[in-house]
Parts: sequence; structure tokens; C-alpha cells
Amino acid sequence: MIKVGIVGGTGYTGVELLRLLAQHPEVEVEAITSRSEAGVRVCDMYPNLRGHYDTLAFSEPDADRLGACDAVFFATPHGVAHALAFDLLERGTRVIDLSADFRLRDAEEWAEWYGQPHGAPALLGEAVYGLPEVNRDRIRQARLIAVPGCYPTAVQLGLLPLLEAGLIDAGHIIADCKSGVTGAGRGAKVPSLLAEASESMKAYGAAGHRHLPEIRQGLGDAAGSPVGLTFVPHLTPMIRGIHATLYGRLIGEPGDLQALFEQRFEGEPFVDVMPAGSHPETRSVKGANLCRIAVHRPGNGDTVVVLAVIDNLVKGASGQAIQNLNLMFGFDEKAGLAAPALMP
Ligand SMILES: NC(=O)C1=CN([C@@H]2O[C@H](COP(=O)(O)OP(=O)(O)OC[C@H]3O[C@@H](n4cnc5c(N)ncnc54)[C@H](OP(=O)(O)O)[C@@H]3O)[C@@H](O)[C@H]2O)C=CC1
Ligand SMILES: CC(=O)N[C@@H](CCC(=O)OP(=O)(O)O)C(=O)O
Repeated sequence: MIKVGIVGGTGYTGVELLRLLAQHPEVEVEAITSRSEAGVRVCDMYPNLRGHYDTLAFSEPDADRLGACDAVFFATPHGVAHALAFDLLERGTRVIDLSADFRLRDAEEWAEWYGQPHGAPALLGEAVYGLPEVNRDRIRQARLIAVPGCYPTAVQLGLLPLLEAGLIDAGHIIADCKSGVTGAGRGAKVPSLLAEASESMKAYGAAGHRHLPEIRQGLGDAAGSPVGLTFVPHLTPMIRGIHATLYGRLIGEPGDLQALFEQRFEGEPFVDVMPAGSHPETRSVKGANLCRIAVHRPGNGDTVVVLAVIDNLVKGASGQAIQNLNLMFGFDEKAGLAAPALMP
């Protein structure tokens, strides 16, 4: 049994960590922080957790208490993990950061997109990008994990087989993505209000979203050279879910694309390549640590269309974070993550 701490326990990804860890056979949640709810019992704020965490209460972030844990998850806004990660690593605590603080390798690029100086550039060299389908062996050895963003998880998983095999024009890729409103976090914001977000849909960040450099970095690694990417996110009236529709221009005759995807993800516990002709639905991954993918070649033409769906709070955040923890501590990769999706 290991002890873990969670910094930022009142947000959607924090409570999702608690829900999933309640089923984890090797983990005990030792500390959970919230400055605004310090002293409140977790089960009083989140009644779905009654019977699972009846004595655990939110507390102020405290380096000594967190540093006594084997691992600490940061489910906090950008910049918070920068300030605490070094101290925790010095104490021998491993850090799994759900925010974007350690996702970009270039501190200056991070500062440009996140509008603040990078607070821990000295740690960037050792941070491992926590996409197990790419970096599984490095994750096993890591002390510091940058959990990928929600859109970047869906887009990279959907495009990796094509880029690694050099089958599409890496200079002209389009990622048209839709997210549920929990992607915007739990903090009160006008665009997340029921009257604003329901029965309507809108694009945002078309001129440049902060996930663009993260996705470009990962796709560039897969392609072996810089990629040209147009990424347009949309806010849709659902609570959870990301749907990515990805377009690439085929170079020459690609062979059997369905077989390519099946082989690339063979044995992956959390990627499901669906049968040819499928159209995956976000509800088919709701609550599950899973990316379902379908690959199409309309009219046998020169464009390949990949459809990828995840739950933004699970494979797009907290589930993927636990998948990383399992690898870091040598647990079964599926521990705590085996439940199927909720349908309907
Ligand atoms: N929602 C999603 O789908 C996804 C989110 N993420 C990322 O995960 C992180 C958390 O997201 P989400 O759960 O939605 O966020 P929320 O905004 O819902 O929650 C943020 C949490 O962080 C705490 N917090 C805020 N500021 C500080 C601070 N300075 N020091 C310590 N704690 C702080 C808050 O508690 P309090 O203020 O009381 O201390 C709260 O518990 C973000 O970086 C987000 O971008 C990643 C993938 C997907
Ligand atoms: C719908 C919505 O607002 N989505 C968020 C992305 C989700 C998220 O939290 O991004 P990280 O994984 O990088 O933390 C956004 O567009 O900024």
C-alpha cells in the first residue's frame, strides 16, 4: 500500500481522482488540499464518496504532510506545481502533475502560451510526458510526470499510427475537436452557465489555443520532424467527453489502415481500435480510462479521417494520471481503472 496526496481536491479532476482511487487496491489517500474548503470532510462536499472517505477532510497545502506521501497529484491551475514540485522531489515524493506546468520542453514557449514566467525550468529536463502509449518505459523510471492535456491525448492517440508510419503529409494536419463543459474546470464562469452552454455549440481559440504547442510537440516527435497543425476546439453541450475528428492527406498508397491501427495499439489496455466503419460515441467512454478510435478513408480517396473519443476527466486527466502512477510504482497498469463506461 502506498500513501498519496492530492493538491487541489475540490476541482473536477481532484474529485475524479478520489472516485477512481476508491477502487484502487494499492493506494491510500493520505492528504487532500483545498484552501477554500479546509476542514470540510470530503464526503460532506461530495456525497457520491460517502462510505469511501468518511474521515478524510480537506486541509491547507502543507509541504511536510505532502512530503510524507509516496506520490502527490497536482490537480491545480497552471503554475501551482512549479512552486512545490522541487521541494517534494527533494523529500523523495514522486510528483504527477495534471496541469500543463511540465508538458512543454521549452520554458520560453510555455511562458508565451501561459502568460507567466515558467516557475521551475530546472525540472523540465527530467519531467516525463505521461502518455503511456508512447513513453511507457520512461514513465516507469520517472520522478516527475506531466500528464497530457485532454485534447492532446485524443489528438495524439488518433494520429500516432499515421505519423509514425510516415503515411500522411505532416505539414497539413487538421484536428477539429469538441469538448464537454467540465473541461473548463469547476470554477464559476459565464460560458459554463446552463443558459450559455446548453442547446448551443461554439468554436473557440481558433487563432491559437494553448494546447496547440503541446500537440505539435508530441506529433513532431512521432513524425520525426515539425508538423503543420490546424487545431480548433469547440465547446459542446455535454458534461464530459472529447470528440476529435482528425484529417490527414495521404502520401501515396497507404495499404490497410485498419490493420495499421490495430497493430499499433495491440496490447494497449486503454486504446480500443473499433471495427472498420465505426463511429465512436463520447458516451461509450464516459467514466472509463479509454480512448476509442475509428479510422476511415472516405471514397478511397487521398484523405484519411480518424475519429477519437475520450472522457476528458478520465483518459484526458485523472485516469491517465493513475495509469502513470501504476507504471511508476510497478502496479498492474489497470489497477483502479478497470470499470467499463457508463451507458447511457
Ligand atoms: N477539467 C478537465 O477536463 C481537465 C483539467 N486538467 C487540468 O487539471 C488541473 C485541475 O483542473 P480542474 O480540476 O478542472 O480545476 P478546478 O478549477 O476545477 O480546480 C482547481 C483546484 O485547485 C485548487 N487551487 C487553486 N489554486 C490553488 C493554489 N494556488 N494552490 C493550491 N491549490 C489551488 C482549488 O482549491 P482551493 O482554491 O480551494 O485551494 C481546486 O481544488 C488544471 O490545471 C486543468 O487545466 C487537465 C485535463 C483535463
Ligand atoms: C472546454 C475547455 O475549456 N477546455 C479547456 C481544456 C481542458 C483543460 O483543462 O486543459 P488541460 O488539460 O491543459 O488542463 C480549455 O480549452 O482550456
